[in-house]
Amino acid sequence: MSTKPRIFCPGGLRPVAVEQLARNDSIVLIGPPPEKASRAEILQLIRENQPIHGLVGYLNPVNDEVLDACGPELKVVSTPSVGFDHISVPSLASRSVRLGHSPSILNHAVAETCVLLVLATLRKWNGMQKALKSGDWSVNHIPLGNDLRHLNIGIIGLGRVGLECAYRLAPFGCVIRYTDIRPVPVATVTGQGSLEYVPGADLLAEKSDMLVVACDLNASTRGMVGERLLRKLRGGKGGWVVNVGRGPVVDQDALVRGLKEGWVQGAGLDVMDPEPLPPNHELLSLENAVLLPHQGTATVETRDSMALMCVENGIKGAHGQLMPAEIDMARYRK
Ligand SMILES: O=CC(=O)O
Repeated sequence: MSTKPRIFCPGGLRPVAVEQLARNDSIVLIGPPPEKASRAEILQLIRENQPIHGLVGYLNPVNDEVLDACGPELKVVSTPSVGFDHISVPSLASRSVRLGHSPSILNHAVAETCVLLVLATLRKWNGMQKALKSGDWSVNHIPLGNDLRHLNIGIIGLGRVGLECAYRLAPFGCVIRYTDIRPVPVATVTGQGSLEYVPGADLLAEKSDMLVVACDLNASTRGMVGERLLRKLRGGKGGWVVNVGRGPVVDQDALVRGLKEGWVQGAGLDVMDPEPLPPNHELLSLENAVLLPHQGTATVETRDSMALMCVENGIKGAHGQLMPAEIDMARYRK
């Protein structure tokens, strides 16, 4: 039996990364494109190819069922995403399976998506499209938006992505504040003004016209942006929310109520709950909600870089070497 590690790569990974994977010193098994096989079929294929030492690519969720299918020799799971809330980390930890992800290289792409959503939300993108398509361009038919200049923006989570959002929004002339577990050691943003730390999301909402959610999903951020916070925005006159973090950080039912009743003026969401959002979901029918299908990183350059980092992590992990971006599993072990 060969001593080369066996890597299973679910279909759908960017071709440049699959080529890279094929060049490494492992036995590589490429799964069918995700739209061509059911999860049960993919799991069966994995089982038939045991032992698997590396699971490299995107599969959602990665839980005990997947880990069992890979078999007891699994050494590494590597995902082409920064987030790993689709992966059962305690299950990996209890089996001493390492986890790689793809942080940092996507920050600018998500921050660009944030700017897109901020502007589209403020300028009432859906209403504009409706007027455009109706052929009635008369003044009374076109919805007026709001200036981004001078807007008070509160960023929830000044991590790698949040900071890049701040860098890009500050030059528009907005006032940027943020909250996080603790102040982040950055004082100014591109010389456009200070970046003020505010202790706690409640106080941040009081000082903000718009909240930008850029944090990850964990027990303390789940549902953090609910009705109480949303009602505080813009001095109670109906503010805006943009979410490029994770859907469940925002209480979506409260947001929908706010958008319908007017105590939230508009929302720009790249992430929702659940995903994919069912096509008949109420959010999709609201003119004041600008929605994207969780594609903040969807550029050729960024997706290629993420996939290459995923492969690099997977190869290194399968060979028992140092991985470029490994999650510290110590805090997940029981
Ligand atoms: O949401 C995107 C990611 O986690 O990479």
